[in-house]
Amino acid sequence: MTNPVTLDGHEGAIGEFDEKRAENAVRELLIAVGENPDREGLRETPARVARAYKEIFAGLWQEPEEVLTTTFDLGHDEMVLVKDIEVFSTCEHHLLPFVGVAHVGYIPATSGKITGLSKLARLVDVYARRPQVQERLTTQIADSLMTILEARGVIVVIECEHMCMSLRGIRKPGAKTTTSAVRGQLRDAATRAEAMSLIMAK
Ligand SMILES: Nc1nc2c(ncn2[C@@H]2O[C@H](COP(=O)(O)OP(=O)(O)OP(=O)(O)O)[C@@H](O)[C@H]2O)c(=O)[nH]1
Ligand SMILES: [Zn+2]
Repeated sequence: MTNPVTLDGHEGAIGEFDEKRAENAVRELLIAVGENPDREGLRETPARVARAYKEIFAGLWQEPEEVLTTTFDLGHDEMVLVKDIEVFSTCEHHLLPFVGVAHVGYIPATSGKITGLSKLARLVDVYARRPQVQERLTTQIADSLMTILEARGVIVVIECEHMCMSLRGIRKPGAKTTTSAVRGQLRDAATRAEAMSLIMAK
């Protein structure tokens, strides 16, 4: 996999994931914080962390088109909404997790082209598994549904807690950030209100 990602303002992948380099960097980090990377418990840690980073940033090597492949022409032209899709992403400022849920809704193209429901969750993962900010994650999901599915409207609402705000710095555990992106026909006040009431309903 060597396709660099260059989507909307994202720096993208600039090379293959270099496991050895990541491992060396983690070893250096352990030394920098005053640890001994050669002690029993830490000996395998750099390699483990490198593998973990490869996984949490796997989205850098995926394109949204790869996951929105399964489409059906059902002639369905009403809104489709998937709620409470688990989000696990990494804030690009501190490389700490932000976690929460995404709600993704769209009004299919006039052709009735829809995608598999699980593909919406896969799409969230493609963009979440990159160094991110929540706002960009939200707009990237919305924009790719508009362009790839040719949706007539899209709404994406994401609610997350940022570990960089909980564990360090301001230390406010429990604070939730909500971001939304609304496109096309979902900008219409009545349609948007209907979508929001479905999203807010427990
Ligand atoms: N808008 C936005 N900000 C984020 C996101 N994730 C983290 N941040 C913020 O990024 C900012 C980085 O601020 P800096 O002043 O450069 O870094 P810092 O000194 O570590 O900031 P503090 O977190 O306030 O201690 C912080 O305010 C974070 O809360 C995100 O997804 N979206
Ligand atoms: Zn952060």
